[in-house]
Amino acid sequence: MDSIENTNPQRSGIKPPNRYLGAAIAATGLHEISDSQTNSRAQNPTMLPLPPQGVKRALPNGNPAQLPDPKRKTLVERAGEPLNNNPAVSAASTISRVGVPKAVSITTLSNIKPPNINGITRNGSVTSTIPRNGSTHSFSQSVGPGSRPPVTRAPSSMGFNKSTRKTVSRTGTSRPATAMGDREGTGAQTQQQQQNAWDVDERLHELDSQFKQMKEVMNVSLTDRKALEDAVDLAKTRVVDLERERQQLYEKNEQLQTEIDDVRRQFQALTLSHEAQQRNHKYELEDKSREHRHELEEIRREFKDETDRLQRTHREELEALERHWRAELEDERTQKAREIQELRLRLGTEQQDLNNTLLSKEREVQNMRSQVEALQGDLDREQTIKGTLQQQIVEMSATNMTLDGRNRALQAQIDFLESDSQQQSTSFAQMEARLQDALRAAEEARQKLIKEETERRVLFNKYQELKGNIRVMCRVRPVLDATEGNEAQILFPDLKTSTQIDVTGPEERSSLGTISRRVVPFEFDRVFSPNVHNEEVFGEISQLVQSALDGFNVCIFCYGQTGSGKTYTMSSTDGMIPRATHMIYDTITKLKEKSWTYTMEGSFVEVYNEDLNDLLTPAGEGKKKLEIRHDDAKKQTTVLNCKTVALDSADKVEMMLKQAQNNRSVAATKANERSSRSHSVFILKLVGENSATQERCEGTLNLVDLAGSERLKHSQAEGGRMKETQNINKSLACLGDVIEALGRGSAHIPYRNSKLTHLLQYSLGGNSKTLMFVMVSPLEAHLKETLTSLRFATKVHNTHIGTAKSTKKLKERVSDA
Ligand SMILES: Nc1ncnc2c1ncn2[C@@H]1O[C@H](COP(=O)(O)OP(=O)(O)OP(=O)(O)O)[C@@H](O)[C@H]1O
Repeated sequence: MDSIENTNPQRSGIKPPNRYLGAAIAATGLHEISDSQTNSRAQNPTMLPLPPQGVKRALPNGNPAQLPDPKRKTLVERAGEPLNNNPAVSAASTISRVGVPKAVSITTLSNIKPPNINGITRNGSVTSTIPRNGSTHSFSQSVGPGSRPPVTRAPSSMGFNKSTRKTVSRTGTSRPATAMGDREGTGAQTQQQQQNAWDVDERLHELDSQFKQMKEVMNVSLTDRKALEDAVDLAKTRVVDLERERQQLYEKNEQLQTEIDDVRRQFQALTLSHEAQQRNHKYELEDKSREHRHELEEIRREFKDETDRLQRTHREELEALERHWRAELEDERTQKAREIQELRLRLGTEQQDLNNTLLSKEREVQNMRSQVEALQGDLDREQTIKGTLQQQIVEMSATNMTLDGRNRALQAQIDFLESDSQQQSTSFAQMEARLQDALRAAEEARQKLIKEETERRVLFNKYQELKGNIRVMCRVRPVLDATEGNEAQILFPDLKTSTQIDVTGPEERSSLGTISRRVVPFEFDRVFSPNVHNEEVFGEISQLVQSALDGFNVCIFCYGQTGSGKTYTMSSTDGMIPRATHMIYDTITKLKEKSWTYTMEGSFVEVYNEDLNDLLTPAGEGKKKLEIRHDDAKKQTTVLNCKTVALDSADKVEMMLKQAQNNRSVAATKANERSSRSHSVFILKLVGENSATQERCEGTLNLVDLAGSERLKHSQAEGGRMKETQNINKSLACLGDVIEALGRGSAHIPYRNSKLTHLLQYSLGGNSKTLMFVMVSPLEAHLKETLTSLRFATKVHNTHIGTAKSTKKLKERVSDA
């Protein structure tokens, strides 16, 4: 045990045994193992070398040999226990102190349990490997192979016996110190010992058997020792393996450390080379920068020289040019001054001429005005006469009736008188004379009435002509509901005469960025605000219907964009067409009294895509192509193959309107779902004959509902719709051209440029009367179309056919947006 501690005290970590532990180990024979270990280490120095420095560092507490095995600790702890508590050690101690054991002592020893001897396992820990074999084994373990051989003990025993005997003989009371003796120590014991002392043979025999037992124990102990040695060898092998592994790990660690050092060295080398490269680059860059600076300086110098040179050249050129242009400018100024002088002179002369013309025109206007006033006076007079005559007619009619009554009475009297006397014959003759007078007076009155009617017609026509043969009226429809959109700003400033309309145009941005809206004023023969009903509108056109009855050709148009109210004005149940026919029926009935009988025929045609369609012939009835025929002598137009309906009752007109409405081409566009894409013309022919005067008159009333006048771009029409729109726009433009040509008094009127104007040839211009309704939508969204329509209507309004008409120039105002 000492040898283990001396060889490697650090590795064992076991405290040095006290003297009791040394004795105990000696008793168990472990010292021999220690010796053998020492020897084998001496023979094999690699067996348990001191750990290398690296490994030492890696292990806990810096002691690589420290074994944390709990069993090893147990051994150490047990080894450190005071031997007084350990029966085996105590026994061994007793033996070593006493020397030769006495028989009693051996017996006692055999009863003592051996200490728990631990072996060393493969992993280096110490474990108990010794099998126990009852108390005998305990004894052998306690004694161990290191104790003196039993052979030598026999004589000792014998000697002991002898000495015992001697002691007994000397003291008589003394005896060997045994446990049993210690326990009993009584007089009976002493007596028994004295008896045994005399029985030597038995005693010897007993000792012999004890010796044999001890020998057996020794043998068993030797076997155990062998097993222990094997275990130790195994442990040693394991330790060697472990040591080798540790060595390998250590070497690997060393190798890794070397590699790390190599990598570190390489890294340092790389860093150094990189720094060197950086330094080189820096120097190179500095060199290049210097070079560039030099080059830049040179270029700058060159550029400055070149700029100075160019500037000098340019300055010289500029001065030369300036001199040249100054000279030219001077020449031109002189020339222009001369021209201005000449122009001023010419302007003065022209102004003089114009002033003269203006004066003559003013004189003409003055004359015209006085003519108009004279005519107005005539008309007033005639109207008074007409009133008087009408009064007279009424009176005459009453007289007539009275005369009729009287006549009947006289006839009765005649009958009476004929049957009676001479007196009766006389009174009959008187009455006859009076009757003749009355009849003569009645005839005179009738003749006067007819004459008056003829005069009225002439005066009425004159009156119509004074109003103008082309009249333009404007009608603004109301907003139908809130969903239609914002209402435009439309004002009716002239409430007295209702002839003006002011439309606030869309927002306009000036070049300075200010936004403003222009108020555009228009003036027409009559302006109808949204709250005016069809009845009032008809009141204005009824005179034209009368003209048609009087034998004139009359044309009433409705012009305007889709949805502005054309159809509503013209063909709705209380529109112009039904009202006109009703008025005609009423008038015809009245005129019968004046010997006038009338026939009335109606037809309804449509101009669609420059084709003429009969609206009174249903689609399935094989329509024939319509042809326009003009009678230049009568100034009448006939449409061949067109159905004509004799209008002898008011119901027929309504039926006709319905039929025409169904046959009319109506298609949808994005501007209005129910948009009329064609012009419809209601033609009413009126032929009157006076049986009294044998007069005959033939007039035509054309009521035209034009197609929507909206621009092509706005209506967003496509394909077929686009063609329709183009044709509509073309025919409306032709209508404008015809009216303009009539206004100019042009020799050629382009009636034939469109189907519509061709059809209405005798109702436009000449002796005919034209009324155009320009229909206006009240919506802000339709403002542009509204302005376009009103401008077109203004052009028509400024056209004078037949009679002179004063025109006013209206000024536009600007209002803030
Ligand atoms: N003065 C009015 N009072 C009340 N409603 C009106 C008036 N004018 C037009 N309307 C209504 O406005 C709508 C459009 O009118 P209308 O169909 O007559 O327009 P339009 O110009 O003839 O259109 P299009 O010719 O394209 O068919 C209709 O519903 C009509 O009843």
